[in-house]
Amino acid sequence: QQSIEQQLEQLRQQLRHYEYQYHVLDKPTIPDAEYDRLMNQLKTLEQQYPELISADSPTQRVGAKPLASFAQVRHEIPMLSLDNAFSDQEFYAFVKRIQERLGYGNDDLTFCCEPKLDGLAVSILYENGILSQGATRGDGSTGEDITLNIRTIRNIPLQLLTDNPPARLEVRGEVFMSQAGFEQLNERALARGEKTFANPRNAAAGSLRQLDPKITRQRPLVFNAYGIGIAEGVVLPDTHFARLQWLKQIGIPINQEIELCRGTEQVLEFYRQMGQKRDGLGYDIDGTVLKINEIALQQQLGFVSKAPRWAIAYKFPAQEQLTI
Ligand SMILES: Cc1ccc2cc(C(N)=O)cc(O)c2n1
Repeated sequence: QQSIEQQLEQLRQQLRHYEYQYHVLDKPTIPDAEYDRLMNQLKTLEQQYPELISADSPTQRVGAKPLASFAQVRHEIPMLSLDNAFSDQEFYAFVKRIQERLGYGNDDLTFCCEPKLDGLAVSILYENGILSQGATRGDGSTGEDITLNIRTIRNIPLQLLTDNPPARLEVRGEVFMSQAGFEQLNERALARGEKTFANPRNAAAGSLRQLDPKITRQRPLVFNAYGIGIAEGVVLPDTHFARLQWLKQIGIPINQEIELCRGTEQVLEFYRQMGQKRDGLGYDIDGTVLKINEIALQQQLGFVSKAPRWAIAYKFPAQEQLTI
């Protein structure tokens, strides 16, 4: 006969596994009804033994009561913005500057290429594998503590899926809203006579800045990681692409369109393909983010003023916004 603690821990591990399959691998292994049954079983057991509730239990996604205001968070490593390119010529010039700086002649450079999600940048800190803080980017040096709201986003794990978690790991990424989720939210708001949002990005920003996590919890927010800030007690892979794959393995969702491209022409092919895919993705993107893949080269290139020399956002032409 299992002890209560063992029953609780088993239910929690099972739910974390199913959440990972559903939200990170996009391959649900059980029907939603079975997931809900297990979650209700855990909630019931925790209500019988409240002293055994742990903050990282899958039931603990919604904070108790609304905050009066947000505390400030100082980013130990600044969260930077990206330089932009608006044409192939500007991208070629970006590559040329890098080749000259690295003394690479015309050798091919490998880029990690991804869609540029049109949402809100956030920083999520895990201490010994447990989610301990969530913050907005703010001005890059100081952001707002939105931990309670971050915890309500279903595809952000409250605990990393690894037996030996880093002492401290800061995951950076974008919180966004799908177009379908945005439409449903506005319909619901209209029906309730509440204010509607102009676009998914504003809806995501407004939802994250809610002082009441119970409201944030009802919003269809999604997180995709795009980088790592603080990393202590772990040796990270030596390329950006491998680091993103590592994040995925420990339970952090990354975007499914990310690709490695070797050489400028492959990168521009990725840019054009993303331009073709744009309307069918189901979420807004405003371009692509193209990063030198080798971390050693990123470190050699460094940053200029607020933006990395090793990355560029190649944007799409502004889309004519349908006036509804
Ligand atoms: C360094 C950096 C800064 C902002 C970013 C923003 C996005 C994005 N909006 O998808 C993706 C990235 O890889 C980023 N990377």
